[in-house]
Amino acid sequence: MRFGIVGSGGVGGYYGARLVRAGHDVGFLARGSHLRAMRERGLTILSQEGDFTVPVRAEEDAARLGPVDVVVLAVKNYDVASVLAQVKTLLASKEQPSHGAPGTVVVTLQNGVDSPSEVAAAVGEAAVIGGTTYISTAITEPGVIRQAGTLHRVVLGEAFGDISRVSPRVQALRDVLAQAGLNAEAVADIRAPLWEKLAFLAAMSGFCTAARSSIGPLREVPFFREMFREAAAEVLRVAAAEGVSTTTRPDDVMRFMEAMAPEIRPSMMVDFDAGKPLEVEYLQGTVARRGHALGVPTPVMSTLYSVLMPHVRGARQG
Ligand SMILES: NC(=O)C1=CN([C@@H]2O[C@H](COP(=O)(O)OP(=O)(O)OC[C@H]3O[C@@H](n4cnc5c(N)ncnc54)[C@H](OP(=O)(O)O)[C@@H]3O)[C@@H](O)[C@H]2O)C=CC1
Ligand SMILES: CC(C)(CO)C(=O)C(=O)O
Repeated sequence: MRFGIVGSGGVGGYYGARLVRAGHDVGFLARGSHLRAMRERGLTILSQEGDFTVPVRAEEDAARLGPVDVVVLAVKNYDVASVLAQVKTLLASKEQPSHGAPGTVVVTLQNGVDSPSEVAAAVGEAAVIGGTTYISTAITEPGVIRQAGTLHRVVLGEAFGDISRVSPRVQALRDVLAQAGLNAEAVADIRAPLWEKLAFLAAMSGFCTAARSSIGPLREVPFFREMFREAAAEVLRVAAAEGVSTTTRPDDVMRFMEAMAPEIRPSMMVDFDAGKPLEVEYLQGTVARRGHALGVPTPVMSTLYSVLMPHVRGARQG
């Protein structure tokens, strides 16, 4: 299968490198010093599960990557709009699918719940598969991505059309990822997994970034656990008010957080420490704004939102 990775950072670089290692044809869209390093030295993954380097085909212009079967969209939420023209270029290289039929698809891997709709508005609903991933990865130097811990998990599902059953194209993609050694799951409807991830991540990234702490020291604080549980419950209540029926409960989110390696820092905190813009609007902001609009109180999430907002543009932009 031919993959085009749009955004070759922590998430896109890690999964793209794993697919290269499994023998797939993968083209990477990248830029700057990371692009140069990838071209000169390949892409290196540092992981407790084993370090490896793969030679890669990396470009700054999508026109040089296609045609592809699957576009993996792995830029930050705030960069999605600016790469849509590149995504369209990749899609234009093949005939467009109808729902459930094979063809070039775009898999969105952004945190938050709105990326599938944002992408669909530009390329059409039929081309979009929604996804979410649990992993902790970051670029540590150009051409090098480090994974913290060993967790990786990808959940894929339709975001539009028939969401009553797992579609054949989602199942096929899951199978390809699984054959490549990746932990991948196929679901009928991606909306619940997106909100369930948000319940965990909006709380985790909000508290860790606000406290400037990885999860280990924070969860030693008894009152933190109570606040974390309530933050997750707020998100799940907003999801319910939106009509999305989740099966995860606040206690499940708590258990997942408790099981994380203590050194894990959410990607928002990695960005904060690097002085980069933060995805606050897409995580805590989504919950606070939608809760407000739907009459669902979100005091914990709204507090985190307001505390983080002064840093949303990152240190580089003041
Ligand atoms: N990292 C993690 O552990 C996890 C992240 N996520 C989610 O995945 C998404 C991606 O995050 P992550 O991988 O951490 O992000 P990164 O910042 O590590 O990677 C994104 C990459 O895309 C590049 N990029 C952006 N715009 C362009 C462009 N126009 N042309 C070429 N390259 C471009 C960036 O380059 P540049 O640096 O120059 O801007 C960067 O290298 C986010 O929504 C995040 O919340 C989900 C689960 C875990
Ligand atoms: C918390 C973590 C690392 C877990 O998957 C994550 O998803 C993120 O920071 O974006």
